[in-house]
Amino acid sequence: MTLGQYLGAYEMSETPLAKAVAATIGALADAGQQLASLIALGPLAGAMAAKRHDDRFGDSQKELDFRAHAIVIDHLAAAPVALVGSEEADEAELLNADAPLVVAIDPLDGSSNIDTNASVGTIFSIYPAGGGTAALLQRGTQQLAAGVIIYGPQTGLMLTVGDGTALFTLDPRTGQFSLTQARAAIPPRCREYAVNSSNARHWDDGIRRYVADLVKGAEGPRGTDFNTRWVASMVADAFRILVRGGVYLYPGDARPGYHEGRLRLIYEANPIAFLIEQAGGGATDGVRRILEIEPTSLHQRTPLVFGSAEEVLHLGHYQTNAYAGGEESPLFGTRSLFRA
Ligand SMILES: O=P(O)(O)OC[C@H]1O[C@](O)(COP(=O)(O)O)[C@@H](O)[C@@H]1O
Ligand SMILES: [Mg+2]
Ligand SMILES: [Mg+2]
Repeated sequence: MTLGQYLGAYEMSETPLAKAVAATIGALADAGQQLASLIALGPLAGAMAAKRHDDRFGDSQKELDFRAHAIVIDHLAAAPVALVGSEEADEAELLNADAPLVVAIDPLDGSSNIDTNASVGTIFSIYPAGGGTAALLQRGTQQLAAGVIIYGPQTGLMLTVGDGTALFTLDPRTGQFSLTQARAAIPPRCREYAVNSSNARHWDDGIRRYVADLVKGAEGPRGTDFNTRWVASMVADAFRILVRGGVYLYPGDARPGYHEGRLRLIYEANPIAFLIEQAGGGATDGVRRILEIEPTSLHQRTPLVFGSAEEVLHLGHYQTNAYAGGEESPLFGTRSLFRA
């Protein structure tokens, strides 16, 4: 089944807004195809990893970030989209004022990997329009659809319209995204975790104890060995977790600017959380369900934990109940106690 056929079936069974959602997903898939071709050229396309400037958060914008933003905006301008909130623009951009939808987007996630030939991706989220730019500050539970287009050995699309998470693969022979897994199902338990351990000295006590117990493996309180898998590209870690389970965490830490972690609530955490929940997994900030967090600004950050449902819950116990592998530790148990 092609993406077009899948969206056709969705349109017929859903609300009037579904037609607009389907058209917008189609436009994003077209943008993704164009980006996939550009990324596949690698250095032949020029210096895509070249730094354009440092943004307001100290992250640098690469040439490919800039090109990716331009490509998605071009495609969304021809879709029923009123506003776009992008990682690559300080303010929301107005496209078609009376259109029924708004889109939040990270045009290119994992841009530190551009010149290493590792996977990167486009993360998007679609909401109903209304109330001007406030429409971009709806809770994640209000998402109509969310997806990630991943540019790796294969170009893939992880998509949810609120009825499971489907995986598509771009067939370069036909130029079509084809359905390759109708319903991703994340196993509730796992033995793989993804975290940037070089930040361990900056973590709060709950995260430190949680990861320490994973590392103790079969000899520790978990009684089993865990493996680390960290691509440093959330879209690639998310794809792996959708396919075979695992847990990803980017917690808040004590570095300046990282108290709420690195990832952005509106165009990174919410769409990932929707995709993961629709595949049976969990997504929290360590304590709260991501999809229920009330957004306050377009670029706000949030700590993010997602993946196998039982593992995400288990981590939460270290944050809230002072769980320390069976030992109670009231002093270190309260997440807020050790967060700035
Ligand atoms: O380099 P760090 O701090 O470990 O961050 C890696 C994480 O940051 C991200 O690259 C997101 O940041 P960008 O949107 O700037 O690429 C994630 O994809 C990845 O998991
Ligand atoms: Mg990103
Ligand atoms: Mg980005």
